[in-house]
Amino acid sequence: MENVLEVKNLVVDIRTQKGIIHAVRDVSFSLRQGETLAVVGESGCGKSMTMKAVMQILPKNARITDGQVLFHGKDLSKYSDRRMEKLRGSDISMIFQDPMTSLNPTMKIGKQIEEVLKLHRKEMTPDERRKRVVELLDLVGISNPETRYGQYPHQLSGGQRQRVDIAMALACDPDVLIADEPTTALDVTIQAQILDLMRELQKKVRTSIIIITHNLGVVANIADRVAVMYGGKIVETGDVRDIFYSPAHEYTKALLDSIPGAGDKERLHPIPGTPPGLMKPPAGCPFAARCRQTMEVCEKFMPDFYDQGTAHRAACWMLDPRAKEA
Ligand SMILES: Nc1ncnc2c1ncn2[C@@H]1O[C@H](COP(=O)(O)OP(=O)(O)OP(=O)(O)O)[C@@H](O)[C@H]1O
Repeated sequence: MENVLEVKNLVVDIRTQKGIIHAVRDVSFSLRQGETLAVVGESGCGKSMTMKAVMQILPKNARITDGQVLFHGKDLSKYSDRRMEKLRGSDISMIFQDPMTSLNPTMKIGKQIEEVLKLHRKEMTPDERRKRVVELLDLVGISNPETRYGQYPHQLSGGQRQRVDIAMALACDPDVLIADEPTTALDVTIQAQILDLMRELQKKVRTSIIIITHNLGVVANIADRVAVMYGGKIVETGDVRDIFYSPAHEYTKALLDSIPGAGDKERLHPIPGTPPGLMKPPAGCPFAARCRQTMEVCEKFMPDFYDQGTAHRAACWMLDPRAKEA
């Protein structure tokens, strides 16, 4: 299957007054046509920075210092700002954590979605645009789309605003939709509804989806593949079943243990400690300081990836055949 997006050895550094934060450290992954990839990991492990680098919307003090972001084989880091502007919102769209910040409170929601079409689909007539907006509102499960078209964001509930945000992102039928924690600002019932919606959309549109979340639990029913990130690195990737039924990295195992209702249902096992600071990231495995199985080598050297199956690999010294002999 064709790779729509391929990120190769991506490195992103952030300059701050105190020093350089190594937010993304040699990250590689690919996204195939029509699949949903979940990027999972605790707060501060580099998920958002990776996606902002893909979209070329890094903050001013951050930059890609190495690696490539290939979209249909073309390196986006070489694109001019203008070319990127054309691509964003049209070929690659992103949904942000809080729809209240991405929607304009002074503009009717229908008009806001039309703006995206005006910008990227210049050939459309006003009538066609209006028709498309009503269609999109309907697609994302907004009832009475004709009426909703003329309403302002504050007249909608949080869940409906999130749906409008998704409609806006899908307006131009993008090849890739990146959803950065689409659920955090919402209550649990709405979270479930939005994830259901994403799942339905998967069937209706041919868009490939990347979901970024700190909650491994929410991706079980929606992701095809999972990339687990920790300390600015991807530490394990695999099909969703591999990750849930035969996790290989100790961090993935710890994340699974911390999901409410998983395994030993009576007790939650939060991961003790906190992720490493990325100003001076550890030389070895970033999880070594919190790992239940740490060996001396873990703290000194970063392990390579060990294949666990066809598309399942993890970077953990425990997987080295020599570890079993010790
Ligand atoms: N604008 C910024 N200036 C300086 N440092 C930043 C900035 N944004 C993020 N960072 C730092 O970069 C690192 C990676 O952050 P990033 O937001 O990518 O993590 P994340 O995994 O997406 O976390 P979250 O789930 O909280 O968004 C963190 O150490 C964070 O503190």
